Amino acid sequence: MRFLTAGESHGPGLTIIIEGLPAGMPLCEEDINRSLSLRQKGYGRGRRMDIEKDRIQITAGVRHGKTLGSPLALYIENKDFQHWKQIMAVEPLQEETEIKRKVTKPRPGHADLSGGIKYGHRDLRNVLERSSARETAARVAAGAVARKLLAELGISVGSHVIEIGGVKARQTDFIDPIELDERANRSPVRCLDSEAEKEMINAIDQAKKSGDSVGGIVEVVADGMPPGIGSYVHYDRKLDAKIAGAIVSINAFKGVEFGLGFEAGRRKGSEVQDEIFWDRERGYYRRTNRLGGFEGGMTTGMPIVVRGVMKPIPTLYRPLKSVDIETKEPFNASIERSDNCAVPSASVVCSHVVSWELANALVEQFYSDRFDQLKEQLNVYRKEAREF
Ligand SMILES: Cc1cc2nc3c(=O)[nH]c(=O)nc-3n(C[C@H](O)[C@H](O)[C@H](O)COP(=O)(O)O)c2cc1C
Ligand SMILES: C=C(O[C@@H]1CC(C(=O)O)=C[C@@H](OP(=O)(O)O)[C@H]1O)C(=O)O
Repeated sequence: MRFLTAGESHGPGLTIIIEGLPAGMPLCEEDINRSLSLRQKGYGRGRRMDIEKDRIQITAGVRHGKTLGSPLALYIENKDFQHWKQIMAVEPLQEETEIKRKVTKPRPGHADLSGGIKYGHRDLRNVLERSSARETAARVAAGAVARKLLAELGISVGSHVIEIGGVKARQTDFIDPIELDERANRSPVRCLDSEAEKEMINAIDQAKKSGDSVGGIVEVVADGMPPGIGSYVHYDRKLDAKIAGAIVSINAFKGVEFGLGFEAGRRKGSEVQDEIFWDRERGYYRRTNRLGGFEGGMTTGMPIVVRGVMKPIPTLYRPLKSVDIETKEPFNASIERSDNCAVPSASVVCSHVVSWELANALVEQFYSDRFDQLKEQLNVYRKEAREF
């Protein structure tokens, strides 16, 4: 499968086209809308989220609640476009209006300066409109479709926030990803530890008060993937690598770890590998999951545990130094509105990009023109893996 997204942050809307979905998979707009609305929530979001009410329109690829096997086309309207119609107009503007509205002050931590240099945009709005994390709404829509496919195959994916602004949540023992997600959804910061939740909220408030921002760490957990999904034979077919790439492709994400992650580098080998056991009921299994569900670029059949780190939001009320690209004069970059912390929201994005990679790996590995046949093959494969 593959998907493309298009759309500027303050343009009319976001378009998503997904190709390669099996035919006959149940899908309706509500399956996607729930994910879209979860992504908009979270303590620390700015005023833009009061304007947007993300809803999906499926405009192709589904009929009577089932996928057709044809490309799936999705659309999300940007409500804020109403306020940007002239600035975002497709038709040329009068020259004097154009000059007045040019963005020439690159914001540190954004794509503004490098993107301007790359494409030759002297008006940096041409960069920031597309580099905005508004695009993550489109990625969540594609991920929600993947999540539906996984759910139909008995695979669940959930996420929660484990750190914000240096405040760490107490470690939770493994719980079912659906329950994990439900519990996270009840918290304003998507954190399962109620003590840490209060401190995280406080950290966000304190940062906001001083014109600053905070980042954090999110964890995604997936359960139900059979072993041997992905590949060890080519670097670009390794599923853990694809997941790592998907997480770092989310705006402001700077690192990824699986299982023990960076801690593995501090331990002895015997304290890192997951020993192999077998019994008649379960087949092969592990008593530990330090490697987070991956060996050799393939799933082990254990839950997948992946964490991503998000840097603090770069646009600050406390101005940062930058240089105007027209005058070359220094200035202090200041703002009108911004999120102050988007870690809870980004945890929803993370679970959806991981869902996409898992679903894609299954669709690539098994015959997948027809959803009923994909399901059947997976059941046969699961049985074979148990009896191997
Ligand atoms: C859900 C989400 C919301 C975000 N909101 C903002 C925001 O309001 N203001 C801002 O400056 N950056 C925001 N960011 C981060 C920027 O989009 C990101 O830092 C920027 O595009 C540069 O990309 P990079 O940090 O990956 O290098 C957000 C990121 C995510 C995932
Ligand atoms: C629109 C979304 O996030 C936006 C991401 C973003 C950025 O610079 O990345 C900046 C803000 O947009 P604006 O400049 O319009 O206030 C966020 O609101 C969204 O998540 O849907």
